Amino acid sequence: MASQLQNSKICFIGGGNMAAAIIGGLAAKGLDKQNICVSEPWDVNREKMAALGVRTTTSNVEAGQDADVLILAVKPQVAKGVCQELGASWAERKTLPLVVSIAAGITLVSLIEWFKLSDGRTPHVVRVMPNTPALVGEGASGLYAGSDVTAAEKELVTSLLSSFSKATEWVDKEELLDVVTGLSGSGPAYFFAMVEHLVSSATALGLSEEQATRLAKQTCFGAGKMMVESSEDPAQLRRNVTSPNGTTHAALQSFEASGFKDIVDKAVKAATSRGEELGKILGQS
Ligand SMILES: NC(=O)C1=CN([C@@H]2O[C@H](COP(=O)(O)OP(=O)(O)OC[C@H]3O[C@@H](n4cnc5c(N)ncnc54)[C@H](OP(=O)(O)O)[C@@H]3O)[C@@H](O)[C@H]2O)C=CC1
Ligand SMILES: O=C(O)[C@@H]1CCC=N1
Repeated sequence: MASQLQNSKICFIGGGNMAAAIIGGLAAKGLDKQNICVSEPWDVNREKMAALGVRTTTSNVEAGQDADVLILAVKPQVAKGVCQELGASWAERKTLPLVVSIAAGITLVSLIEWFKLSDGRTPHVVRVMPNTPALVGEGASGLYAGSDVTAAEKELVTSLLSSFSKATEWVDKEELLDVVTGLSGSGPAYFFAMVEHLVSSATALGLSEEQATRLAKQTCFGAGKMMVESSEDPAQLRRNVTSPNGTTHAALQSFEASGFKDIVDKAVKAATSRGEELGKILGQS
């Protein structure tokens, strides 16, 4: 891990699912947990964070006061108030922290406006869309930064993200982050839902739920590992399983007859549009 990151004080505002996933990934890479502080109002989540070995507080201002990197990990709906509270507390700071926002949909323009100090200064902000497999060091993240963010800051954020993401993709247009959200941000849930359906189908056909769950999970994991490790693309890997007029062919035909591609297209578009919508609604509020 880059030494710049190793020496940075990192603060999380919001200690929920995503903060836990990212901290799990950072800790696994050996980042000093005493350099991590989490501000979280809810006792249950705060105790979970404390159990990870990081410092905790209920005060966003306290968590943010000496942070080099501030990760905004609250729900989009509360982001505005949090940013305004933090910005107002930095009047005496000479150097502002680098802000990394993981809030879905919330645009750079909104974030910068909300953080703006009374003297007009604004922090540099990078938007990131990670996903929960960060918890097991297998995250996939998209990133976007405005033109004020320096190459060194981008390098620091890439290094931070790489500690829990295997795919770290900078996009060159901010709106593409909504597409990343519809693909990989929300994506883990699509695969979990697929496994839930596979288990219930196989259970209805007579397998025990326990056996069906073990087989479905390992199938998902095995297919994922093959996709990452094989030199063949997903289409070829699919063809390799599909014997002419065999069982897989029957299943894939059934998928297609039910409009599989259309179902996936609509779902990814729905998530992408919801990201755009959140940005518009909450940006105006
Ligand atoms: N979950 C995911 O897979 C992904 C989520 N994201 C984004 O990450 C962000 C966090 O999501 P997620 O971790 O799932 O959400 P969670 O609700 O699990 O975590 C957010 C945490 O912030 C706390 N919180 C609420 N208000 C404040 C406040 N004013 N100051 C400090 N903390 C506060 C919440 O406490 P309380 O429960 O008491 O409200 C909660 O514990 C969202 O913006 C989401 O869009 C991005 C990528 C993937
Ligand atoms: O569902 C959500 O809004 C967040 C963003 C991506 C994953 N979870």
